Amino acid sequence: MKREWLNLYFVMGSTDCDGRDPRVVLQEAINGGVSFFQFREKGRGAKVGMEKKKLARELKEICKRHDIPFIVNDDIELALEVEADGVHIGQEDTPFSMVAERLTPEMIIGVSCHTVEEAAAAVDDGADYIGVGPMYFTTTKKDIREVKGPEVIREIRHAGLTVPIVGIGGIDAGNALDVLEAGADGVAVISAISKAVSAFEAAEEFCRIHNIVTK
Ligand SMILES: Cc1ncc(COP(=O)(O)OP(=O)(O)O)c(N)n1
Ligand SMILES: Cc1ncsc1CCOP(=O)(O)O
Ligand SMILES: [Mg+2]
Repeated sequence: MKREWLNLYFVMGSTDCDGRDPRVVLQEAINGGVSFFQFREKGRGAKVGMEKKKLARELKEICKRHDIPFIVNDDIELALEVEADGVHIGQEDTPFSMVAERLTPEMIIGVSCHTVEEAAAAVDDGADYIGVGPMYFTTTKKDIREVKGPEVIREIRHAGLTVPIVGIGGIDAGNALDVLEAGADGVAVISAISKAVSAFEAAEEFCRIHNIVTK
């Protein structure tokens, strides 16, 4: 996978959009510069079954029109059915080896990590990228682990791991630079884009911040 795909990773499902149409929110966010997308349909009121599949297909179509990889959170069967570009799994989800067995070799597998040990194990397994967090406190995910801040990304880099990394959890325009300066390739964001007055402007602002570290 291309490391720069992780520059601005938008993670979202219908319950994250404050009642707005997730297709419109995604389109606006892509117009603002999102480079990678994860469909994470979770929480109270989340769509299931055919409705979930329909939304997945619609969001995937939007991503495809803009050459943005479409990743499915947790749901391996859905990823296969809608021909997603990959899946994202956490430490409590289906084990990496089982996921890899089900997917085609070109599909991307991202893994959530909270420590250097988990990051090293994910690299050994063959993860294409890792999501490290929660960087900061967030109310978006209820079952979060301990908040460790960007320091854990610095530790993962100091351990010599060059795997593509995104920081996730409570990231906004005010703290994204700290995450990038700790060694992340990009930031993964839900509410700071999905609940923004303008998803377009929010995404643009994250891109401006990313440009500070790459220039
Ligand atoms: C990019 C990215 N990083 C971490 C996560 C969290 O995954 P997980 O721990 O499995 O929690 P859920 O998102 O499934 O609730 C993620 N989704 N994306
Ligand atoms: C999915 C996930 N994994 C760790 S924190 C988190 C939620 C991120 O949401 P937000 O960007 O709104 O804090
Ligand atoms: Mg998960």
